[in-house]
Amino acid sequence: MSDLIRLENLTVTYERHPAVHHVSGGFAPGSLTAIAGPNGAGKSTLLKAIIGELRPAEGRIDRGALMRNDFGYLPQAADINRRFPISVADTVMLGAWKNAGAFGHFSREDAARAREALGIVGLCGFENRHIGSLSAGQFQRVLFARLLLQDARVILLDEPFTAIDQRTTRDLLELVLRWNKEGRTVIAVLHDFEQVRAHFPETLLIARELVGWGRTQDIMSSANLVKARAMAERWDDESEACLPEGDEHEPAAGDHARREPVQ
Ligand SMILES: Nc1ncnc2c1ncn2[C@@H]1O[C@H](COP(=O)(O)OP(=O)(O)OP(=O)(O)O)[C@@H](O)[C@H]1O
Repeated sequence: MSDLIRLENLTVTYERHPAVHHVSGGFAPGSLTAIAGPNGAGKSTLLKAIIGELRPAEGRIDRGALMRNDFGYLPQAADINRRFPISVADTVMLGAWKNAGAFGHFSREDAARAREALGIVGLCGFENRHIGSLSAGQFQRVLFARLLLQDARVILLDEPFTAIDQRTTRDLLELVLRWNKEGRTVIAVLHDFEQVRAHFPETLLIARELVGWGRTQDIMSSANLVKARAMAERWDDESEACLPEGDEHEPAAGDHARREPVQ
């Protein structure tokens, strides 16, 4: 079966410094893949490139017929501003934005689906709470409810269980597995290797360059993990990407990686 998303010699840079370097491979339709690697290995950068938030400095990402609406993305908690004055219900409803009318109105069906999604993540009765008043675990449940409403074909999760208690992790992991059983393609950045080995059939192990990508039992070997750590220790943060001639990007002041929207 051909890949749903293909990375071809993908390099993503921040001001010419490569965070992801020469990565090639593919995500099969309906696959469940963990992205693992040391801190600073380029895992979040890779997800941002896949959803089109960052543009490749070299190589390409082939998303086939997938459109921006087909991707559901949960950023790292640290990237989300919870001081924005918005209720739990409205946050979940944002998952249905593609159904909203011209003036941003949502249908009754979407409102009902939002309530149902909050029930599924165990947050009935939280509709009117301000998101800033929630615990980290409760807020993560809200974001999962939003993903439920979004009903995306491809779901990208960046450290979805970091700083979350065991019970919440178990509940949300069940949802992830359910999404995959429904045929969705799920890609999750994870730091818990036990969890990766227990639940994720495929792993992409990265240390800016690819260490391995394939069946978890093959990729998460001690030899590969040692190799990833050694590659991380050898990093020179000042080294520049080896971009082909004429393809170099002169960043404007304040510009980090190149950004582009997916179609
Ligand atoms: N906006 C940015 N501007 C400049 N450099 C950045 C930016 N975001 C990330 N980087 C750098 O790119 C490299 C990869 O970062 P990234 O966040 O993708 O790693 P990660 O594997 O997700 O790390 P972690 O496990 O610590 O979350 C790091 O050296 C990081 O400092």
